[in-house]
Order: sequence, then C-alpha cells, then structure tokens
Amino acid sequence: MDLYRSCFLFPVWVRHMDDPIRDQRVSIRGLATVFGLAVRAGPQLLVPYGLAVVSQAAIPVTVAWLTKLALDRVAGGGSLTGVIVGFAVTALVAAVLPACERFLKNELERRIALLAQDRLFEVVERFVGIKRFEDPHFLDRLSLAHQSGGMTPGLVVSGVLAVARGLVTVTGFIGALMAVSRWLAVAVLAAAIPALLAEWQLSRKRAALMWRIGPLERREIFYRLLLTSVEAAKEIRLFGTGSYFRHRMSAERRSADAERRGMDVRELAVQVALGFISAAVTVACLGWTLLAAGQGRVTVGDVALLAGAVAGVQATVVLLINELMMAHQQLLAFSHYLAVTRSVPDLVVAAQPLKAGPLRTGIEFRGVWFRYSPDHPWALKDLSFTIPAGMSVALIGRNGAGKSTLVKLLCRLYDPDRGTILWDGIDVRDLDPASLRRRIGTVFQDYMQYDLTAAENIGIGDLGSDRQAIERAAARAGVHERLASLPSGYDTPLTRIFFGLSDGDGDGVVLSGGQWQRLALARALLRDQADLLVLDEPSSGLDAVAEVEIHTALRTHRSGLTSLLISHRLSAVRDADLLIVLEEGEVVERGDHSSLLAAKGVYARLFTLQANGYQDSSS
Ligand SMILES: Nc1ncnc2c1ncn2[C@@H]1O[C@H](COP(=O)(O)OP(=O)(O)OP(=O)(O)O)[C@@H](O)[C@H]1O
Repeated sequence: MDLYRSCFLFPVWVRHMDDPIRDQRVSIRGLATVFGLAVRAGPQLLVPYGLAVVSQAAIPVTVAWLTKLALDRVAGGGSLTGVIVGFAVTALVAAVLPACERFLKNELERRIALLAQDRLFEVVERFVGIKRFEDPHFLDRLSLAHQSGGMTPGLVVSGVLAVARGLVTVTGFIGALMAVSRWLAVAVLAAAIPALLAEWQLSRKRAALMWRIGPLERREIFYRLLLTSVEAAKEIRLFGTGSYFRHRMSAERRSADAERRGMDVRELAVQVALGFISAAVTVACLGWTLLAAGQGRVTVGDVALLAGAVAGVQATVVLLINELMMAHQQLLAFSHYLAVTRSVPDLVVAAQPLKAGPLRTGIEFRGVWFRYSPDHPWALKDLSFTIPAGMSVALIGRNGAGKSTLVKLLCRLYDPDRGTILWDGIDVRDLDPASLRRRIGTVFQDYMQYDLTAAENIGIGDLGSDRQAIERAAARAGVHERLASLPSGYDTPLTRIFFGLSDGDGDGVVLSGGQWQRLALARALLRDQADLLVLDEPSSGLDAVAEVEIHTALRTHRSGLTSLLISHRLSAVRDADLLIVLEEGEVVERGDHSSLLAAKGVYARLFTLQANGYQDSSS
C-alpha cells in the first residue's frame, strides 16, 4: 500500500492553521531556518538576487515620475533630453533585470532544495533502528518534509523579497503623491485598506478550502493510482472493476470542483466589489485633481502621476497580501521539515560505543521481552537461549511466533523492552551498530529487489567488492549461470523502469521470485568476513531441486560459521546443531532433530505433519 500512501498526505499541514500562536512560532522558526539554508546554499547568489528583486520596485514609480516630468515639460516648453534619457535607462533596466532575477532565483532555489534534501536524508540515515519507518505518522511527516523541504525555502525567500519589493513600490508611490498633495496620498493609502482586508480574508478562506477538499483530492489520487498501478491491473481486469473505480474518481473530482467553484464565485464577487471601490476612489481623486488642475493648483503631469499612483498602490497591495499569505502557508508546511530534522534518535547509542569483535563464544538472549508498542501484545516473552559460536541454530514456529522479530532485535533494528542480547558477553546496546551489522550477513523474508543491475544488486551486500567476489557469491547462491546469461550479463538492469531508455544500459530484465531470492542470498553471502549468517526463509520461493542445491551449498558455506536459520520447511533445517521452537513469543522446545522427535512435542508434530504430506502426495 506504499504506493497509495502519498495520496493521503497532502494537506495535513493546513490543520495547524487553527492555532495562531503555534502558527507564529512555527513561522518564525521556519523563516530563520529558510534564510539560514539560503545563506549557506548560495551567499554569492542571495545578495544579487535580493538587489535585483528590490531594485525592480523602483521601475513603476520612476516611470510615473518621468511621465509627470515629460508632460510638465511639454506643457511648459522645457527641454526633454533628460527625460528621454531617463526613459531609455529605465526601459533597459526593466528589460534586463527580470531575466537576471529569474536566473538567480532558479539557481538559488535549486541549491537550497538540494541542501535541504541532503540535510533531511542525513538525519533519516542517522536513525539506528527501523521503528520510525514502521510508524505511519512519521512516514507521513517525512513525506511532507521532503515535499516542503524541496519547495518551501525557495518559495519563501522569493516571497519575502517580493514583499520587500511591494513595500518599496508602495512607499515610492506614496512619496510621489505626497509631493502633489498630502491628503491625496492618505486617501489612496486608505482606499487600499478594504482591498487588504478582503484579500486577507479570501486567503484564509482559500486555505480552509484546501483543508476541506484535501480528503476528496486524496481519494481521487487513490483511484487514479489504482487505475494505473501494475499491482492492481490484474485484479481490475479479472473483476471488471475499471469503470467502477473511474466513476468514483470522477465523483470525487466533481465534489472538489463544486467547492472550488463556490470559492471562485466568492472571489469574483469580492473582486468586483473591490473594483467598484477602486474605481470610485480613482474617480474621486482624479476629479479633485482635474478640478485643481483647472484652477492651476496642480500641473498636467501631476494628474498623470496621480492616475498611475492610485492604480499602482492598489495593484501592489493585492500582490503584497498574496505573497504574504503564500509565504505563511509555506512556512506552516515547513514545520514538518523542522520536526523531522530536529527529531531525537530512535535508539540510544552509547556515548563511546565498542567495536563488535569477531564472534568467539556466542550470542546470548537473556530474559528478552519485546513488543512493537505499548498498544501491541508481547511479540517476545522472556526469551533466553544461546547461539554458540560456530554452530547452526534453527528457529521454528508457526506464523506470528516471533521469529523475524527476534532477528530484528539481533541486528539491533529494535531494542528489547526488557532483558539483554549479548555478543560475546557484551550488551549489543554498548556496541557500535554499524560494526555489529558488519559482522552479520542477513537475508530477510522481505528482502529488497533493487532496480539496479545484477552486479549492483549483489554488490550492495558489501560495497567495494570486486566482480570476482560478486560472481563467487552468486555461484554459491546458485544464480551465477542465470545472471551470466542475461543480455548484458551482470551489467543487465534488473528492472523495467529504465526499459527503452537506450542510454547504453540495455533493456531491463525481470527475474522470477525464486531467482530474486537467490540473488538476495548472494548479497548476504558476499560478506565473507561476517561471523553470523542469518537466513530468514531463504528457500521459500525456490523449487524443490533448487532448495536441495541451495541447502547443500549453504551447508558447505556454513561450516565453521555461526548461523541462524528460519524456515517453515523442516527438511531444510533438520540438520542444524540446535533447533529452537517458538510459540507465541516463547521458547517451548530446544534440542537437535532426533531429541526433539523423541520428545514427541510441537516439533515432532510439525515434522510428522509435513513428512506425511509428502508421503500422501507421493502415494
Ligand atoms: N512492525 C510490526 N508492528 C507491529 N506488530 C508486528 C510487526 N511485525 C510483526 N508484528 C507482530 O509480531 C508478532 C510476531 O511477528 P513475526 O513477524 O516476528 O512472526 P514470525 O514468526 O516471523 O511469523 P512468520 O512465520 O509468519 O514470518 C506477530 O503477532 C505480528 O503480528
């Protein structure tokens, strides 16, 4: 369902708009971080960008002022040379500055987004365990943090500079008007107040609308992804549910559109009303100015300046409010980025962690209790057993018995709630997690299939391994011949994602489930220096012949190595030195195959059941 998760995330942040004090704190902290990022990303860009933005503010005021001068000189018969030069310079600046601004803006935004993304994933990488990645709230937040981290800083910097530009423009116009008439300047400024209030209200309503239609949009996206996903394509065709989902998708869109239409109508009404107010103010001011011009109290140029200033102030105020609201909303979304980058570690690492040494005596689980959260039942209950160095230990148990959970604790992806896990007598919590993991080669039940080449898929098991080592591991896992026969051998991409891109990588290939499983095994076997091999269901996707081959190869590889093996196929694990049977998170039996069979307990029952199944099918 990961595919669909993203569609449930979008407007979570709007929720915070209900709390103005929190909003303010978040915005101020966000603003400081955004400008911190901008300064670090490109100080040499930020200053010229700011200058380019703000200096453009002077252009409309200069044009209005030059127009006034030109008209006054025409009326009074003065020289126009200075005015013409002024117009030429202003026109040149007006033509060149926006292009420079765009270039600087794009470059700065790219650098900030890269830096923000890098910081975010640096923090994510520092999480030692996986608890956070199984928490849907955290995943939602991470996705939003990524979204806003890439977009918000650039938008906020541009928004703040645009506000500065707007303020300079308004101040310039008001200053120019003051030169003509003080009360006219006050009247024009006062006339902008209704526009300011109305736009502010509209912006808040727009944010509330986004919040209201968020669920509708998420559902629409959900149906759209469903209709285009490869996972769902089979069932949609088999059950004939395509038009059912399409109608649902359209219905969601129609509902959201109805809400949007309502908002558009409201905006239209407000804009028309503001238009009337603006026209009335303009007419009143112009009327007064024309009257004053008729009486010789003001010049023709003053009339032109006034007309330009009234329109300029009103338009700039609207832009200003929009930029402010947009920056505010972006800063609220940015709170997710701040939350993730400031989150505390998921597992505590010792201040001076020890390096995990080669396994000499064994790994001991001592009174280990674990549950995924206080709301969940105990997955492991008072587990105590030892995996002696150099021995193979098999874990057996029905679905949900706690086998994979135990492996996750052993690799320190979680910490026990009670009890300890000891590596040669040292609590794994005192060890450096990376050094511990370098000593363990693991194949998880839900291993990864990377959309990379075959060589990379194996090489990831031990970065820096050469091709020979990779091929050796593949051979041990019984997949060398298959990989060597691919169109570009080990360099063949194991994916359809790059299919047809003809970038020299060749076409991608899709492996079967069992072949992927062998590949995952090769990845674990690549770690020659690993002391412990953990195989969680290494042969569940293999055919019978392959299973025998793999187990023979593994037995050779395992000799002298400590291994922990999990399998539901008891034939695959019966040769282990020690078999541990788990039931509902507790150890219920332990011993070797023959002693457990003789004990006639859980293991004996499971083994007989499977053996009988094979006998029945053969007969
Ligand atoms: N991430 C998780 N969050 C919450 N509960 C979980 C999580 N993973 C496993 N569990 C629960 O913990 C218990 C043990 O699960 P675990 O996967 O360890 O069993 P298992 O023995 O490996 O089962 P299987 O043989 O089916 O792989 C189960 O009840 C399971 O529902």
